[in-house]
Amino acid sequence: MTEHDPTDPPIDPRIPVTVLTGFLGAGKTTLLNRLVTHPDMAGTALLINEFGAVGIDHQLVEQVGETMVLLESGCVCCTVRGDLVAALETLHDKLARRQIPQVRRVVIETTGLADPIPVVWTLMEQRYVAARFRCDGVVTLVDTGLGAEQLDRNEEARRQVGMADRILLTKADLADRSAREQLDARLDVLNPSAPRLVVTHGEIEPRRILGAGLYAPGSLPAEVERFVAETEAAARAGEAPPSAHGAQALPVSFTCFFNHQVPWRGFAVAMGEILAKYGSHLLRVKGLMNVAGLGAPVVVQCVEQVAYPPVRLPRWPKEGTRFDMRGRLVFIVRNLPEAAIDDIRRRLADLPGDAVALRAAATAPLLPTRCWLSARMPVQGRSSFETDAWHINSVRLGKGRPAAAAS
Ligand SMILES: Nc1nc2c(ncn2[C@@H]2O[C@H](COP(=O)(O)OP(=O)(O)OP(=O)(O)O)[C@@H](O)[C@H]2O)c(=O)[nH]1
Repeated sequence: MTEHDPTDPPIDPRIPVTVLTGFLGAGKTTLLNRLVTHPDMAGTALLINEFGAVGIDHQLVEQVGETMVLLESGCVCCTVRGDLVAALETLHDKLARRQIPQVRRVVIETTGLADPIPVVWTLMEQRYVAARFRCDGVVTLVDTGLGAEQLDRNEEARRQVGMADRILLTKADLADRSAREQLDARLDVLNPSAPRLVVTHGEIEPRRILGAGLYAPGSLPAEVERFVAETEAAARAGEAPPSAHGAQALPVSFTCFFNHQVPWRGFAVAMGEILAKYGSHLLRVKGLMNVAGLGAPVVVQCVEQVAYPPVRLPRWPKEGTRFDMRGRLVFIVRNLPEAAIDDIRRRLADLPGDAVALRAAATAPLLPTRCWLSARMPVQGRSSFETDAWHINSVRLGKGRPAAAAS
């Protein structure tokens, strides 16, 4: 053990907070799922925030610890001064009362549409929070293949990149070299100084992104400096911080419920047609489906026109005291006319049977959901289920799990 030198600066007793951000579907939940199994994550509290009336993300993050505190909220950047502060107050209160074991670090996963500036501002300037927590870094995930276009089209994505201390380039396995070059050209302008790390399927050592004491105000790109100044001015005037959502059409979220089991191939083909027709307006689609012939739910995920391989959960999540086995699909869309939303609802309410669907698929070789039709649906780990938007999930407080569990 090294001796503490009395001339060293005093050790900061505040709990470090890492803000994990990235545009819709960039891979934040995937990364968190990998991180929480790592021994270095012991004593980390997770705050998860979702966009949309029906939360899905927190069902996909493995609940590894015993303690979970639920806090109501909407989108983090729009309600930040209320709910984020309340979330951190609750966490601190529970720690002070010893209702939960010691927390060494907090990780906040923002929604894919969150503007991180008000989040960082709250951590640094809100009196209660700043006295107990300190911002330890902003880690921004960017989809290597879709990133360049997302940055061109979405102010939220640009702010997320502009605030980053580390940029994690995800899904490099799906992107070609020209996509990476186009993305690098955008990142060179938006945030040339943040190191870029390639991460595939969330695989990265926690020490490369957490606890690094990264956050360095003053070194922000000029455009971001302006956003920060606006946020400060609004906060001083007692107004809600101006978020990136003000700069362009607000994304809209709607949910389709399925009261009965769905035929998988019929559903896959209908979704493929929806993605092909409306993909450029579909920022994100994700949900749980009750598929005919399966006793467990299937997680489906799409980002724009890309449909990811479906994943089978081992069992239905609990809602309150009962199991709600209704399928549900959350759409987050931008600039999609009402008529198109009606069309999507209609197609999903009237799914073709499997035989009809397979015939349709045979004449549509470019269907984005082709991978769904031949999916083996691997089983994912355990999941948790709650309906509120905010979660504090204390990860593996106490003893660490053996490293082998991470693989
Ligand atoms: N091929 C590939 N797929 C990935 C990778 N990382 C994530 N994915 C998939 O991308 C999809 C979206 O990933 P998520 O982790 O849910 O993304 P997110 O950022 O949490 O999404 P939102 O919460 O909607 O913002 C999922 O189907 C993941 O399995 C990767 O490195 N390679």
